[in-house]
Amino acid sequence: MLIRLLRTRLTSSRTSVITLVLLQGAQALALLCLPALNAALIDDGVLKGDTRLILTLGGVMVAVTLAQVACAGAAIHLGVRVAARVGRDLRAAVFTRVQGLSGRQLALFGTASLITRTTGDVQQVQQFVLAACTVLVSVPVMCVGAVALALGQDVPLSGALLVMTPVLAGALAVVVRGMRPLFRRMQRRVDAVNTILREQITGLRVIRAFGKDEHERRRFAAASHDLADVAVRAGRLQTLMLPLGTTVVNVFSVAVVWLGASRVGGGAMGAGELIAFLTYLTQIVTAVMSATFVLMTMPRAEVCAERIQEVLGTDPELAPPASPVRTMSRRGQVEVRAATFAYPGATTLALRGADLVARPGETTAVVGSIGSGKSTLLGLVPRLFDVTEGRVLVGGVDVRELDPALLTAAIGLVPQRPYLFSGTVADTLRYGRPQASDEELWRALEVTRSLDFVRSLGQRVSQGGANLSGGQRQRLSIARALVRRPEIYLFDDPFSALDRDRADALGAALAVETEGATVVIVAQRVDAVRDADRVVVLEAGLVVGTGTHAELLRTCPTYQEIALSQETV
Ligand SMILES: Nc1ncnc2c1ncn2[C@@H]1O[C@H](COP(=O)(O)OP(=O)(O)OP(=O)(O)O)[C@@H](O)[C@H]1O
Repeated sequence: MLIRLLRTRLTSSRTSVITLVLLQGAQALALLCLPALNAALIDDGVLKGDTRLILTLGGVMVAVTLAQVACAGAAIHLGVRVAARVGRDLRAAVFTRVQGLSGRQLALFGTASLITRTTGDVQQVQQFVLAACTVLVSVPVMCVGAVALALGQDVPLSGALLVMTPVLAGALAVVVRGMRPLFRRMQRRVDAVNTILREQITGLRVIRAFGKDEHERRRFAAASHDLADVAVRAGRLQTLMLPLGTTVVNVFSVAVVWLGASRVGGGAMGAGELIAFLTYLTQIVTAVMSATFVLMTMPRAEVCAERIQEVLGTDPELAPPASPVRTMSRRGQVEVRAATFAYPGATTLALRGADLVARPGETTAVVGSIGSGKSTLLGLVPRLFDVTEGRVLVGGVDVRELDPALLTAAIGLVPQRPYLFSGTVADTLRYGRPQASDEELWRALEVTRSLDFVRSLGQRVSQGGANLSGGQRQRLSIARALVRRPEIYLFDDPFSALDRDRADALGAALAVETEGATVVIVAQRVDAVRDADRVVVLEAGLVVGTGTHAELLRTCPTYQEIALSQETV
Protein backbone atom coordinates (compact mmCIF):
# COMPACT_ATOMS: atom_id res chain seq x y z
CA MET A 1 0.00 0.00 0.00
CA LEU A 2 2.82 2.36 0.94
CA ILE A 3 4.64 1.68 -2.30
CA ARG A 4 1.42 2.06 -4.33
CA LEU A 5 0.61 5.33 -2.64
CA LEU A 6 4.11 6.66 -3.16
CA ARG A 7 4.29 5.52 -6.78
CA THR A 8 1.34 7.73 -7.67
CA ARG A 9 2.59 10.63 -5.56
CA LEU A 10 6.18 10.50 -6.79
CA THR A 11 5.33 10.75 -10.50
CA SER A 12 5.28 14.56 -10.33
CA SER A 13 8.81 14.51 -8.82
CA ARG A 14 10.16 12.00 -11.37
CA THR A 15 13.19 14.11 -12.41
CA SER A 16 14.16 14.77 -8.81
CA VAL A 17 13.83 11.07 -7.94
CA ILE A 18 15.99 9.98 -10.91
CA THR A 19 18.65 12.57 -10.01
CA LEU A 20 18.50 11.35 -6.44
CA VAL A 21 19.00 7.71 -7.46
CA LEU A 22 22.00 8.70 -9.60
CA LEU A 23 23.53 10.75 -6.77
CA GLN A 24 23.00 7.92 -4.27
CA GLY A 25 24.51 5.39 -6.69
CA ALA A 26 27.51 7.67 -7.34
CA GLN A 27 28.21 8.25 -3.66
CA ALA A 28 27.96 4.49 -2.96
CA LEU A 29 30.40 3.70 -5.79
CA ALA A 30 32.78 6.37 -4.51
CA LEU A 31 32.72 4.80 -1.06
CA LEU A 32 33.38 1.38 -2.58
CA CYS A 33 36.50 2.63 -4.40
CA LEU A 34 38.22 3.73 -1.21
CA PRO A 35 39.18 0.33 0.35
CA ALA A 36 40.78 -0.92 -2.91
CA LEU A 37 42.77 2.32 -3.22
CA ASN A 38 43.79 2.01 0.43
CA ALA A 39 44.89 -1.61 -0.10
CA ALA A 40 47.05 -0.63 -3.09
CA LEU A 41 48.47 2.30 -1.07
CA ILE A 42 49.53 -0.04 1.76
CA ASP A 43 50.67 -3.10 -0.22
CA ASP A 44 52.30 -1.29 -3.19
CA GLY A 45 53.13 2.09 -1.62
CA VAL A 46 53.88 1.82 2.10
CA LEU A 47 55.29 -1.75 2.19
CA LYS A 48 57.46 -1.13 -0.93
CA GLY A 49 58.44 2.44 0.12
CA ASP A 50 57.10 4.04 -3.10
CA THR A 51 56.46 7.65 -1.94
CA ARG A 52 55.23 8.83 -5.37
CA LEU A 53 52.58 6.12 -5.43
CA ILE A 54 51.56 6.96 -1.85
CA LEU A 55 51.11 10.64 -2.80
CA THR A 56 49.26 9.84 -6.02
CA LEU A 57 46.89 7.30 -4.44
CA GLY A 58 46.43 9.59 -1.39
CA GLY A 59 45.44 12.44 -3.73
CA VAL A 60 43.00 10.19 -5.60
CA MET A 61 41.48 9.06 -2.28
CA VAL A 62 40.96 12.70 -1.18
CA ALA A 63 39.30 13.55 -4.52
CA VAL A 64 37.04 10.47 -4.35
CA THR A 65 36.08 11.32 -0.74
CA LEU A 66 35.22 14.91 -1.70
CA ALA A 67 33.08 13.67 -4.61
CA GLN A 68 31.33 11.21 -2.30
CA VAL A 69 30.55 13.92 0.29
CA ALA A 70 29.26 16.26 -2.43
CA CYS A 71 26.96 13.56 -3.87
CA ALA A 72 25.67 12.58 -0.41
CA GLY A 73 24.99 16.23 0.50
CA ALA A 74 23.14 16.91 -2.76
CA ALA A 75 21.11 13.70 -2.31
CA ILE A 76 20.01 14.72 1.20
CA HIS A 77 19.07 18.19 -0.01
CA LEU A 78 16.99 16.73 -2.83
CA GLY A 79 15.49 14.05 -0.55
CA VAL A 80 14.21 16.69 1.88
CA ARG A 81 12.51 18.51 -1.00
CA VAL A 82 10.95 15.36 -2.48
CA ALA A 83 9.66 14.24 0.95
CA ALA A 84 8.20 17.68 1.72
CA ARG A 85 6.47 17.71 -1.67
CA VAL A 86 5.00 14.23 -1.10
CA GLY A 87 3.73 15.38 2.33
CA ARG A 88 2.20 18.55 0.92
CA ASP A 89 0.47 16.72 -1.96
CA LEU A 90 -0.88 13.97 0.30
CA ARG A 91 -2.29 16.50 2.77
CA ALA A 92 -3.95 18.41 -0.06
CA ALA A 93 -5.39 15.19 -1.54
CA VAL A 94 -6.82 14.01 1.80
CA PHE A 95 -8.24 17.47 2.54
CA THR A 96 -9.93 17.71 -0.86
CA ARG A 97 -11.42 14.25 -0.50
CA VAL A 98 -12.67 14.95 3.03
CA GLN A 99 -14.42 18.08 1.77
CA GLY A 100 -16.35 16.02 -0.76
CA LEU A 101 -17.55 13.40 1.75
CA SER A 102 -21.08 13.36 3.10
CA GLY A 103 -21.88 13.87 6.79
CA ARG A 104 -22.42 10.12 7.14
CA GLN A 105 -19.03 9.30 5.62
CA LEU A 106 -17.33 11.86 7.85
CA ALA A 107 -19.03 10.31 10.87
CA LEU A 108 -17.79 6.84 9.84
CA PHE A 109 -14.17 7.97 10.00
CA GLY A 110 -14.65 10.35 12.93
CA THR A 111 -13.40 13.92 13.07
CA ALA A 112 -10.39 13.17 15.28
CA SER A 113 -9.26 10.29 13.06
CA LEU A 114 -9.54 12.45 9.95
CA ILE A 115 -7.39 15.12 11.59
CA THR A 116 -4.78 12.49 12.59
CA ARG A 117 -4.81 11.04 9.08
CA THR A 118 -4.30 14.46 7.48
CA THR A 119 -1.51 15.49 9.85
CA GLY A 120 0.24 12.71 11.86
CA ASP A 121 -0.19 9.92 9.32
CA VAL A 122 1.01 12.07 6.43
CA GLN A 123 3.98 13.12 8.59
CA GLN A 124 4.96 9.45 9.12
CA VAL A 125 4.85 8.77 5.37
CA GLN A 126 6.88 11.92 4.74
CA GLN A 127 9.52 10.82 7.25
CA PHE A 128 9.75 7.44 5.57
CA VAL A 129 10.20 9.06 2.15
CA LEU A 130 13.00 11.20 3.53
CA ALA A 131 14.73 8.22 5.12
CA ALA A 132 14.26 6.12 2.00
CA CYS A 133 15.55 8.88 -0.27
CA THR A 134 18.76 9.21 1.70
CA VAL A 135 19.50 5.53 2.24
CA LEU A 136 17.57 2.95 0.28
CA VAL A 137 19.30 3.33 -3.08
CA SER A 138 22.83 3.32 -1.73
CA VAL A 139 22.29 0.26 0.49
CA PRO A 140 21.85 -2.39 -2.24
CA VAL A 141 24.66 -0.81 -4.28
CA MET A 142 26.93 -0.90 -1.24
CA CYS A 143 26.06 -4.50 -0.31
CA VAL A 144 26.36 -5.98 -3.81
CA GLY A 145 29.40 -3.83 -4.63
CA ALA A 146 31.23 -4.62 -1.38
CA VAL A 147 30.64 -8.37 -1.76
CA ALA A 148 31.78 -8.26 -5.41
CA LEU A 149 34.92 -6.29 -4.60
CA ALA A 150 35.67 -8.49 -1.60
CA LEU A 151 35.48 -11.49 -3.93
CA GLY A 152 38.14 -9.76 -6.00
CA GLN A 153 40.37 -9.44 -2.90
CA ASP A 154 40.01 -12.96 -1.54
CA VAL A 155 37.52 -15.61 -2.70
CA PRO A 156 37.55 -18.03 0.31
CA LEU A 157 37.22 -15.20 2.84
CA SER A 158 34.31 -13.69 0.89
CA GLY A 159 32.27 -16.75 1.79
CA ALA A 160 31.86 -15.18 5.24
CA LEU A 161 30.34 -12.03 3.73
CA LEU A 162 28.05 -14.03 1.45
CA VAL A 163 26.66 -15.84 4.48
CA MET A 164 26.56 -12.80 6.78
CA THR A 165 24.56 -10.45 4.54
CA PRO A 166 21.42 -12.63 4.17
CA VAL A 167 21.59 -13.76 7.84
CA LEU A 168 21.65 -10.13 8.98
CA ALA A 169 18.89 -9.05 6.57
CA GLY A 170 16.72 -12.08 7.50
CA ALA A 171 17.01 -11.49 11.26
CA LEU A 172 16.04 -7.84 10.89
CA ALA A 173 13.13 -8.65 8.55
CA VAL A 174 11.61 -10.96 11.20
CA VAL A 175 11.65 -8.13 13.75
CA VAL A 176 10.18 -5.62 11.28
CA ARG A 177 7.29 -8.00 10.50
CA GLY A 178 6.48 -8.27 14.20
CA MET A 179 6.24 -4.49 14.47
CA ARG A 180 3.50 -4.00 11.87
CA PRO A 181 0.42 -5.07 13.86
CA LEU A 182 1.71 -3.09 16.83
CA PHE A 183 1.94 0.08 14.79
CA ARG A 184 -1.55 -0.49 13.40
CA ARG A 185 -2.87 -0.68 16.94
CA MET A 186 -0.79 2.35 17.88
CA GLN A 187 -2.36 4.61 15.20
CA ARG A 188 -5.83 3.47 16.27
CA ARG A 189 -5.00 4.43 19.84
CA VAL A 190 -3.67 7.81 18.72
CA ASP A 191 -7.14 8.28 17.16
CA ALA A 192 -8.81 7.28 20.42
CA VAL A 193 -6.73 9.76 22.45
CA ASN A 194 -7.51 12.54 19.96
CA THR A 195 -11.23 11.73 20.01
CA ILE A 196 -11.41 11.93 23.79
CA LEU A 197 -9.31 15.07 23.89
CA ARG A 198 -11.47 16.78 21.30
CA GLU A 199 -14.67 15.81 23.10
CA GLN A 200 -13.33 16.99 26.44
CA ILE A 201 -12.10 20.34 25.19
CA THR A 202 -15.40 20.98 23.36
CA GLY A 203 -17.50 19.87 26.33
CA LEU A 204 -15.38 21.49 29.04
CA ARG A 205 -18.27 23.56 30.43
CA VAL A 206 -20.53 20.52 30.72
CA ILE A 207 -17.78 18.52 32.41
CA ARG A 208 -17.31 21.27 35.03
CA ALA A 209 -21.04 21.83 35.49
CA PHE A 210 -21.61 18.11 36.13
CA GLY A 211 -18.48 17.75 38.26
CA LYS A 212 -17.12 15.03 35.98
CA ASP A 213 -13.52 16.28 35.97
CA GLU A 214 -12.20 13.21 37.77
CA HIS A 215 -14.20 10.81 35.56
CA GLU A 216 -12.94 12.50 32.40
CA ARG A 217 -9.37 12.58 33.70
CA ARG A 218 -9.55 8.82 34.28
CA ARG A 219 -11.04 8.26 30.82
CA PHE A 220 -8.21 10.22 29.21
CA ALA A 221 -5.57 8.54 31.37
CA ALA A 222 -6.88 5.11 30.35
CA ALA A 223 -6.70 5.96 26.63
CA SER A 224 -3.28 7.51 27.09
CA HIS A 225 -2.10 4.44 29.04
CA ASP A 226 -3.29 2.13 26.23
CA LEU A 227 -1.30 4.18 23.73
CA ALA A 228 1.81 4.17 25.92
CA ASP A 229 1.44 0.41 26.40
CA VAL A 230 1.52 -0.41 22.69
CA ALA A 231 4.25 2.19 22.11
CA VAL A 232 6.43 0.46 24.71
CA ARG A 233 5.90 -2.92 23.04
CA ALA A 234 6.78 -1.52 19.62
CA GLY A 235 9.76 0.28 21.18
CA ARG A 236 11.01 -2.99 22.72
CA LEU A 237 11.06 -4.64 19.29
CA GLN A 238 12.77 -1.59 17.82
CA THR A 239 15.53 -1.67 20.41
CA LEU A 240 16.06 -5.35 19.65
CA MET A 241 17.20 -4.48 16.14
CA LEU A 242 20.45 -2.76 17.04
CA PRO A 243 21.87 -5.45 19.40
CA LEU A 244 20.71 -8.15 16.99
CA GLY A 245 22.55 -6.49 14.11
CA THR A 246 25.69 -5.84 16.12
CA THR A 247 25.85 -9.42 17.41
CA VAL A 248 25.65 -10.90 13.91
CA VAL A 249 28.28 -8.46 12.67
CA ASN A 250 30.68 -9.02 15.55
CA VAL A 251 30.52 -12.80 15.19
CA PHE A 252 31.38 -12.53 11.50
CA SER A 253 34.11 -9.91 12.12
CA VAL A 254 35.86 -12.23 14.53
CA ALA A 255 35.59 -15.05 12.00
CA VAL A 256 37.02 -12.86 9.21
CA VAL A 257 39.96 -11.59 11.31
CA TRP A 258 40.75 -15.12 12.51
CA LEU A 259 40.60 -16.67 9.02
CA GLY A 260 42.21 -13.62 7.37
CA ALA A 261 45.15 -13.51 9.80
CA SER A 262 46.08 -17.12 9.00
CA ARG A 263 45.81 -16.39 5.25
CA VAL A 264 48.07 -13.31 5.59
CA GLY A 265 50.48 -15.43 7.66
CA GLY A 266 50.48 -18.12 4.96
CA GLY A 267 51.12 -15.48 2.26
CA ALA A 268 47.80 -16.08 0.49
CA MET A 269 46.82 -12.39 0.84
CA GLY A 270 48.50 -9.05 1.69
CA ALA A 271 47.98 -7.06 4.94
CA GLY A 272 46.47 -4.19 2.89
CA GLU A 273 44.05 -6.64 1.30
CA LEU A 274 42.91 -7.84 4.73
CA ILE A 275 42.40 -4.24 5.84
CA ALA A 276 40.38 -3.57 2.64
CA PHE A 277 38.40 -6.71 3.34
CA LEU A 278 37.57 -5.54 6.86
CA THR A 279 36.56 -2.16 5.43
CA TYR A 280 34.15 -3.87 3.04
CA LEU A 281 32.70 -5.74 5.98
CA THR A 282 32.25 -2.46 7.88
CA GLN A 283 30.68 -0.87 4.80
CA ILE A 284 28.19 -3.71 4.46
CA VAL A 285 27.35 -3.47 8.15
CA THR A 286 26.92 0.31 8.01
CA ALA A 287 24.69 -0.04 4.94
CA VAL A 288 22.53 -2.75 6.47
CA MET A 289 22.21 -0.86 9.74
CA SER A 290 21.20 2.33 7.89
CA ALA A 291 18.63 0.29 5.99
CA THR A 292 17.44 -1.04 9.34
CA PHE A 293 16.68 2.45 10.58
CA VAL A 294 14.65 3.08 7.44
CA LEU A 295 12.91 -0.27 7.85
CA MET A 296 12.05 0.71 11.42
CA THR A 297 10.01 3.65 10.09
CA MET A 298 8.48 1.47 7.38
CA PRO A 299 5.87 -0.56 9.32
CA ARG A 300 4.42 2.58 10.85
CA ALA A 301 4.50 4.42 7.53
CA GLU A 302 2.77 1.44 5.89
CA VAL A 303 -0.04 1.48 8.41
CA CYS A 304 -0.36 5.25 7.98
CA ALA A 305 -0.39 4.86 4.18
CA GLU A 306 -3.24 2.34 4.49
CA ARG A 307 -5.21 4.79 6.61
CA ILE A 308 -4.59 7.64 4.17
CA GLN A 309 -5.58 5.40 1.25
CA GLU A 310 -8.81 4.49 3.06
CA VAL A 311 -9.81 8.15 2.92
CA LEU A 312 -8.57 8.70 -0.64
CA GLY A 313 -10.32 5.52 -1.80
CA THR A 314 -13.71 6.54 -0.38
CA ASP A 315 -15.95 7.70 -3.20
CA PRO A 316 -18.10 10.66 -2.16
CA GLU A 317 -21.72 9.60 -1.69
CA LEU A 318 -22.88 12.94 -3.00
CA ALA A 319 -21.57 12.28 -6.48
CA PRO A 320 -21.16 15.41 -8.60
CA PRO A 321 -23.40 15.40 -11.70
CA ALA A 322 -21.92 13.66 -14.76
CA SER A 323 -23.11 16.46 -17.05
CA PRO A 324 -24.08 19.40 -14.83
CA VAL A 325 -27.09 21.49 -15.87
CA ARG A 326 -26.16 25.18 -15.96
CA THR A 327 -29.50 26.83 -16.65
CA MET A 328 -32.50 27.04 -14.34
CA SER A 329 -35.95 27.24 -15.92
CA ARG A 330 -37.73 28.47 -12.76
CA ARG A 331 -35.30 30.66 -10.89
CA GLY A 332 -35.67 30.71 -7.15
CA GLN A 333 -38.22 27.92 -6.99
CA VAL A 334 -37.74 25.05 -4.55
CA GLU A 335 -39.71 21.83 -5.01
CA VAL A 336 -39.49 18.76 -2.86
CA ARG A 337 -41.39 15.90 -4.50
CA ALA A 338 -42.31 12.76 -2.56
CA ALA A 339 -38.99 12.90 -0.70
CA THR A 340 -38.11 9.92 1.43
CA PHE A 341 -34.94 9.90 3.46
CA ALA A 342 -33.40 7.53 5.98
CA TYR A 343 -30.24 8.27 7.93
CA PRO A 344 -27.86 5.35 7.50
CA GLY A 345 -28.22 2.95 10.38
CA ALA A 346 -31.51 4.50 11.52
CA THR A 347 -34.44 2.13 11.97
CA THR A 348 -37.09 4.69 11.01
CA LEU A 349 -37.43 7.03 8.05
CA ALA A 350 -36.70 10.69 8.81
CA LEU A 351 -38.89 11.75 5.86
CA ARG A 352 -41.70 9.77 4.22
CA GLY A 353 -42.82 11.07 0.83
CA ALA A 354 -42.63 14.74 1.86
CA ASP A 355 -43.76 17.48 -0.56
CA LEU A 356 -43.01 21.18 -0.46
CA VAL A 357 -43.12 23.99 -3.01
CA ALA A 358 -41.59 27.39 -2.29
CA ARG A 359 -41.71 30.24 -4.80
CA PRO A 360 -39.91 33.56 -5.14
CA GLY A 361 -41.52 36.40 -3.19
CA GLU A 362 -43.21 33.91 -0.83
CA THR A 363 -42.47 32.66 2.64
CA THR A 364 -42.95 28.96 3.22
CA ALA A 365 -42.85 27.88 6.85
CA VAL A 366 -42.17 24.37 8.11
CA VAL A 367 -43.55 23.45 11.53
CA GLY A 368 -43.76 20.20 13.42
CA SER A 369 -42.88 18.61 16.72
CA ILE A 370 -39.31 17.84 17.85
CA GLY A 371 -37.65 15.29 15.58
CA SER A 372 -40.43 15.42 12.97
CA GLY A 373 -37.90 15.94 10.13
CA LYS A 374 -37.85 19.72 9.63
CA SER A 375 -34.07 20.12 9.51
CA THR A 376 -33.77 17.02 7.36
CA LEU A 377 -36.23 18.48 4.84
CA LEU A 378 -34.26 21.73 4.70
CA GLY A 379 -30.94 19.88 4.39
CA LEU A 380 -32.07 18.19 1.18
CA VAL A 381 -32.20 21.51 -0.68
CA PRO A 382 -28.46 22.43 -0.53
CA ARG A 383 -27.62 18.69 -0.92
CA LEU A 384 -26.24 18.18 2.56
CA PHE A 385 -27.56 14.70 1.73
CA ASP A 386 -29.56 13.22 -1.14
CA VAL A 387 -33.08 11.78 -1.01
CA THR A 388 -33.42 8.01 -0.74
CA GLU A 389 -36.51 8.25 -2.96
CA GLY A 390 -38.25 11.17 -4.67
CA ARG A 391 -36.71 14.37 -6.02
CA VAL A 392 -35.60 17.80 -4.95
CA LEU A 393 -35.62 20.56 -7.57
CA VAL A 394 -34.07 23.99 -7.36
CA GLY A 395 -34.89 26.40 -10.18
CA GLY A 396 -36.74 23.55 -11.87
CA VAL A 397 -33.66 21.28 -12.01
CA ASP A 398 -33.01 18.17 -9.94
CA VAL A 399 -30.29 19.15 -7.43
CA ARG A 400 -28.37 15.97 -8.34
CA GLU A 401 -28.03 17.25 -11.90
CA LEU A 402 -27.57 20.95 -11.18
CA ASP A 403 -24.10 22.47 -11.36
CA PRO A 404 -22.98 22.45 -7.67
CA ALA A 405 -21.58 25.98 -7.97
CA LEU A 406 -24.95 27.29 -9.22
CA LEU A 407 -26.80 25.45 -6.47
CA THR A 408 -24.55 26.87 -3.76
CA ALA A 409 -24.74 30.38 -5.20
CA ALA A 410 -28.55 30.27 -5.16
CA ILE A 411 -28.84 29.36 -1.47
CA GLY A 412 -28.27 31.24 1.79
CA LEU A 413 -28.52 28.82 4.70
CA VAL A 414 -28.89 29.69 8.35
CA PRO A 415 -28.38 26.36 10.13
CA GLN A 416 -30.04 25.43 13.40
CA ARG A 417 -26.67 25.39 15.13
CA PRO A 418 -24.76 28.18 13.42
CA TYR A 419 -21.03 27.77 13.04
CA LEU A 420 -18.87 30.87 12.69
CA PHE A 421 -15.25 30.76 11.59
CA SER A 422 -12.55 32.66 13.43
CA GLY A 423 -11.64 36.07 12.08
CA THR A 424 -12.93 39.61 12.06
CA VAL A 425 -16.65 40.31 11.97
CA ALA A 426 -16.17 41.54 8.41
CA ASP A 427 -14.51 38.22 7.42
CA THR A 428 -17.40 36.35 9.01
CA LEU A 429 -20.02 38.35 7.14
CA ARG A 430 -18.15 38.18 3.83
CA TYR A 431 -17.80 34.38 4.08
CA GLY A 432 -20.45 33.83 1.40
CA ARG A 433 -19.69 36.92 -0.73
CA PRO A 434 -16.16 38.28 -0.39
CA GLN A 435 -16.89 41.27 -2.63
CA ALA A 436 -19.68 42.64 -0.41
CA SER A 437 -19.23 46.36 0.36
CA ASP A 438 -18.82 47.79 3.87
CA GLU A 439 -22.26 49.42 3.57
CA GLU A 440 -23.82 46.02 2.92
CA LEU A 441 -22.13 44.61 6.03
CA TRP A 442 -23.34 47.49 8.22
CA ARG A 443 -26.83 47.08 6.79
CA ALA A 444 -26.90 43.35 7.61
CA LEU A 445 -25.72 44.11 11.15
CA GLU A 446 -28.41 46.73 11.53
CA VAL A 447 -31.19 44.46 10.25
CA THR A 448 -30.15 41.68 12.61
CA ARG A 449 -29.79 44.13 15.53
CA SER A 450 -26.13 43.14 15.94
CA LEU A 451 -24.50 46.58 15.99
CA ASP A 452 -24.26 46.88 19.77
CA PHE A 453 -22.55 43.61 20.54
CA VAL A 454 -20.34 43.77 17.46
CA ARG A 455 -18.96 47.12 18.69
CA SER A 456 -18.17 45.68 22.13
CA LEU A 457 -16.72 42.52 20.57
CA GLY A 458 -13.59 44.32 19.41
CA GLN A 459 -14.27 43.10 15.86
CA ARG A 460 -13.02 39.55 16.36
CA VAL A 461 -14.94 36.29 16.31
CA SER A 462 -13.29 33.25 17.92
CA GLN A 463 -13.34 29.78 16.36
CA GLY A 464 -16.92 28.49 16.23
CA GLY A 465 -18.13 31.84 17.59
CA ALA A 466 -17.05 30.80 21.09
CA ASN A 467 -16.84 34.42 22.33
CA LEU A 468 -20.50 35.02 21.44
CA SER A 469 -23.77 34.15 23.13
CA GLY A 470 -26.14 31.74 21.38
CA GLY A 471 -28.38 34.62 20.32
CA GLN A 472 -25.45 36.67 19.02
CA ARG A 473 -24.20 33.70 17.02
CA GLN A 474 -27.63 33.31 15.48
CA ARG A 475 -27.80 36.99 14.55
CA LEU A 476 -24.37 36.97 12.90
CA SER A 477 -25.27 33.77 11.09
CA ILE A 478 -28.42 35.46 9.71
CA ALA A 479 -26.38 38.55 8.80
CA ARG A 480 -23.90 36.32 6.96
CA ALA A 481 -26.74 34.85 4.88
CA LEU A 482 -28.19 38.32 4.18
CA VAL A 483 -24.84 39.62 2.92
CA ARG A 484 -24.80 36.77 0.43
CA ARG A 485 -28.07 38.04 -1.11
CA PRO A 486 -29.17 34.64 -2.43
CA GLU A 487 -32.30 33.78 -4.39
CA ILE A 488 -33.34 31.28 -1.76
CA TYR A 489 -33.10 31.70 2.01
CA LEU A 490 -33.23 28.60 4.19
CA PHE A 491 -33.71 29.52 7.84
CA ASP A 492 -33.60 26.58 10.22
CA ASP A 493 -35.19 27.75 13.45
CA PRO A 494 -33.20 31.00 13.32
CA PHE A 495 -34.68 32.65 16.40
CA SER A 496 -34.54 29.75 18.86
CA ALA A 497 -32.12 31.63 21.16
CA LEU A 498 -34.15 34.86 21.15
CA ASP A 499 -37.09 35.81 23.32
CA ARG A 500 -40.51 36.21 21.71
CA ASP A 501 -40.44 40.00 21.28
CA ARG A 502 -36.97 40.09 19.79
CA ALA A 503 -37.76 37.15 17.54
CA ASP A 504 -40.87 38.92 16.24
CA ALA A 505 -38.99 42.17 15.65
CA LEU A 506 -36.20 40.37 13.82
CA GLY A 507 -38.73 38.33 11.82
CA ALA A 508 -40.43 41.54 10.64
CA ALA A 509 -37.11 43.14 9.69
CA LEU A 510 -36.08 40.00 7.79
CA ALA A 511 -39.37 39.93 5.88
CA VAL A 512 -38.54 43.36 4.46
CA GLU A 513 -34.94 42.47 3.75
CA THR A 514 -35.71 39.21 1.95
CA GLU A 515 -38.54 40.59 -0.14
CA GLY A 516 -38.66 39.08 -3.60
CA ALA A 517 -36.57 36.07 -2.59
CA THR A 518 -37.78 32.56 -1.79
CA VAL A 519 -37.87 32.04 1.97
CA VAL A 520 -38.22 28.65 3.64
CA ILE A 521 -38.23 28.94 7.41
CA VAL A 522 -38.42 26.27 10.09
CA ALA A 523 -40.23 27.69 13.10
CA GLN A 524 -41.11 26.45 16.56
CA ARG A 525 -43.88 28.93 17.31
CA VAL A 526 -47.14 28.92 15.41
CA ASP A 527 -47.70 32.65 15.86
CA ALA A 528 -44.37 33.29 14.15
CA VAL A 529 -45.74 31.76 10.94
CA ARG A 530 -49.10 33.56 10.93
CA ASP A 531 -48.10 35.71 7.95
CA ALA A 532 -46.39 32.95 5.96
CA ASP A 533 -47.83 32.37 2.48
CA ARG A 534 -47.80 28.65 3.11
CA VAL A 535 -47.19 26.45 6.14
CA VAL A 536 -46.09 22.85 5.79
CA VAL A 537 -46.85 20.70 8.84
CA LEU A 538 -44.63 17.69 9.49
CA GLU A 539 -45.31 14.76 11.77
CA ALA A 540 -42.88 11.86 12.04
CA GLY A 541 -41.47 12.60 8.59
CA LEU A 542 -44.89 12.88 6.97
CA VAL A 543 -46.44 16.08 5.60
CA VAL A 544 -49.83 16.12 7.35
CA GLY A 545 -50.99 19.52 6.19
CA THR A 546 -50.19 22.37 3.81
CA GLY A 547 -51.95 25.73 3.74
CA THR A 548 -52.14 29.11 5.39
CA HIS A 549 -52.22 29.53 9.15
CA ALA A 550 -56.00 30.10 9.08
CA GLU A 551 -56.66 27.11 6.78
CA LEU A 552 -54.56 24.77 8.87
CA LEU A 553 -56.21 25.86 12.09
CA ARG A 554 -59.48 24.66 10.54
CA THR A 555 -58.31 21.52 8.76
CA CYS A 556 -55.14 20.10 10.31
CA PRO A 557 -55.42 18.37 13.70
CA THR A 558 -51.65 18.30 14.20
CA TYR A 559 -51.42 22.04 13.60
CA GLN A 560 -54.35 22.64 15.94
CA GLU A 561 -52.60 20.59 18.58
CA ILE A 562 -49.34 22.53 18.24
CA ALA A 563 -51.23 25.82 18.31
CA LEU A 564 -53.19 24.72 21.38
CA SER A 565 -50.06 23.62 23.21
CA GLN A 566 -48.65 27.11 22.63
CA GLU A 567 -51.92 28.71 23.74
CA THR A 568 -52.13 30.94 20.73
CA VAL A 569 -55.68 30.08 19.68
N1 LIG B 1 -27.31 12.29 11.74
C1 LIG B 1 -28.39 11.57 12.07
N2 LIG B 1 -28.31 10.22 12.13
C2 LIG B 1 -29.38 9.48 12.43
N3 LIG B 1 -30.60 9.99 12.70
C3 LIG B 1 -30.74 11.32 12.66
C4 LIG B 1 -29.64 12.18 12.35
N4 LIG B 1 -30.08 13.45 12.38
C5 LIG B 1 -31.39 13.40 12.70
N5 LIG B 1 -31.79 12.12 12.87
C6 LIG B 1 -33.15 11.65 13.19
O1 LIG B 1 -34.01 12.06 12.13
C7 LIG B 1 -35.23 12.53 12.64
C8 LIG B 1 -35.52 13.94 12.12
O2 LIG B 1 -34.53 14.82 12.62
P1 LIG B 1 -34.56 16.38 12.31
O3 LIG B 1 -33.33 16.97 12.86
O4 LIG B 1 -34.84 16.57 10.88
O5 LIG B 1 -35.84 16.83 13.16
P2 LIG B 1 -36.36 18.30 13.46
O6 LIG B 1 -37.81 18.27 13.15
O7 LIG B 1 -35.54 19.31 12.77
O8 LIG B 1 -36.13 18.36 15.03
P3 LIG B 1 -35.92 19.65 15.99
O9 LIG B 1 -37.24 20.32 16.08
O10 LIG B 1 -35.49 19.07 17.26
O11 LIG B 1 -34.89 20.50 15.33
C9 LIG B 1 -35.12 12.46 14.17
O12 LIG B 1 -35.84 11.34 14.59
C10 LIG B 1 -33.67 12.32 14.45
O13 LIG B 1 -33.46 11.48 15.55
